[in-house]
Amino acid sequence: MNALAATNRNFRQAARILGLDSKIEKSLLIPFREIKVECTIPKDDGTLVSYVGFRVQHDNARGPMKGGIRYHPEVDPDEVNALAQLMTWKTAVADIPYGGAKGGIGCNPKDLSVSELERLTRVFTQKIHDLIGVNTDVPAPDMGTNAQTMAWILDEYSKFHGHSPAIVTGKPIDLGGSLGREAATGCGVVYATEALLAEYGKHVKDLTFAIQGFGNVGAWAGKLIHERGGKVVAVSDITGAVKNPNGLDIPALLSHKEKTGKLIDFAGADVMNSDELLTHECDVLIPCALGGVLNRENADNVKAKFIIEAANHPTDPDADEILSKKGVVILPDIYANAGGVTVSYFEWVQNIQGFMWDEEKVNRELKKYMTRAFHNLKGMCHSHNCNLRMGAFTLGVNRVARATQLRGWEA
Ligand SMILES: NC(=O)C1=CN([C@@H]2O[C@H](COP(=O)(O)OP(=O)(O)OC[C@H]3O[C@@H](n4cnc5c(N)ncnc54)[C@H](OP(=O)(O)O)[C@@H]3O)[C@@H](O)[C@H]2O)C=CC1
Ligand SMILES: O=C(O)CCC(=O)C(=O)O
Repeated sequence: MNALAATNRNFRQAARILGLDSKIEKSLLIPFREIKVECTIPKDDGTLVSYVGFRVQHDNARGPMKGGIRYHPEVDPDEVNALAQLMTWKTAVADIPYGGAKGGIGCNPKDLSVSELERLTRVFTQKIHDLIGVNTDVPAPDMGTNAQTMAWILDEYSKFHGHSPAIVTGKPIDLGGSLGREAATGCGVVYATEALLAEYGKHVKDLTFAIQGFGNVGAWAGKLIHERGGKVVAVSDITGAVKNPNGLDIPALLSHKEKTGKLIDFAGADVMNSDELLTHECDVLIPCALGGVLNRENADNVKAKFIIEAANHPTDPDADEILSKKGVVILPDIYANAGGVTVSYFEWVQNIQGFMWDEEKVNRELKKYMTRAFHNLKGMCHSHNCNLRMGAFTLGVNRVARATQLRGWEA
């Protein structure tokens, strides 16, 4: 089942649980606007190359649409649609005043030089600048993009609209980025994990963890788990996977990855097959890379007792069913990885106020938002006698439906 079909299925189930009016259900499913643009750039050798860029703006009932921009070869319209819809429910679960959007370009950023990436980002921004805005749609980083990408978008957008730091979040601190945003998604993942484990009388320091993906989210989650005494026993990236049953030395692994660009060849670990990462022996599995990685092919072999969805839609509906029958507890993406967009909201607020928060305040507020959202989500699970995924979906969908109804439809 593709990402959009899976996301729509979860939404419909939540709508049924809530007893949502069928007309509102239909209106919430249809995206506000779908943008598809051609982006042609000269490569460094002078030859031309064309890419397709997308921005899907899903819903704006609760505020400006918000979501990352992904550079990845597998970016396609259905996936961007699904990710945009997930952002709508995620911002509502986090209770921040935003709607949902997502964008992407179907390219492999590793095949492009820095100047080619800059040209591509600027062309994409030229094509969509009239359709985004500080109060309409605010992009941020996602897979394959980073603070530098946001700086190029800010610069290109500002040529048309005047200096606009709040047009993107996740930008460099020197351009108005927020302290704590780079770590925020991984940090939020750890706060979310602690909140869940506390329900079971468990602590990070007593448990073993396997992490798929060692980019922004995976590396920060791994570092913070290690600092809290948790044992990270396996980690993977696109080049391979490494394991150590006694726990990997994460700071040393981070500097090895920074130096070599790879995890493999790390002295303090054994190499393992990447496919085995998801079924590796551990207490807690944290997917931090692509969607759909847990599916009917591997779900039955998962050994973890807890799955924390740091990636977006890592678990397809077949796997959801198999894992829940096995008693595996899954903390859903639209809550577990909401720390990134929550600190993006703090960044946007700081830009609008023209005032900078210190990092301690950012992290304190992030913990407050993540903890409150967890209790709200659990409240929905109790009221509707449902699992954590449906607790999160009913929480998010109900808030968006209420905002939609309050705004009304009068033309
Ligand atoms: N950045 C953010 O603020 C947020 C991100 N997310 C989600 O988290 C996930 C990761 O995003 P982010 O960390 O930003 O992305 P990055 O591009 O920074 O990192 C992605 C990581 O995944 C690895 N990877 C890619 N393909 C595979 C594969 N097939 N097997 C194993 N590892 C793989 C990459 O390997 P390599 O290092 O070798 O390239 C890299 O380590 C995505 O699903 C994203 O949507 C969710 C909320 C916010
Ligand atoms: O920080 C943001 O605005 C969005 C982050 C994002 O793309 C996500 O949560 O999936």
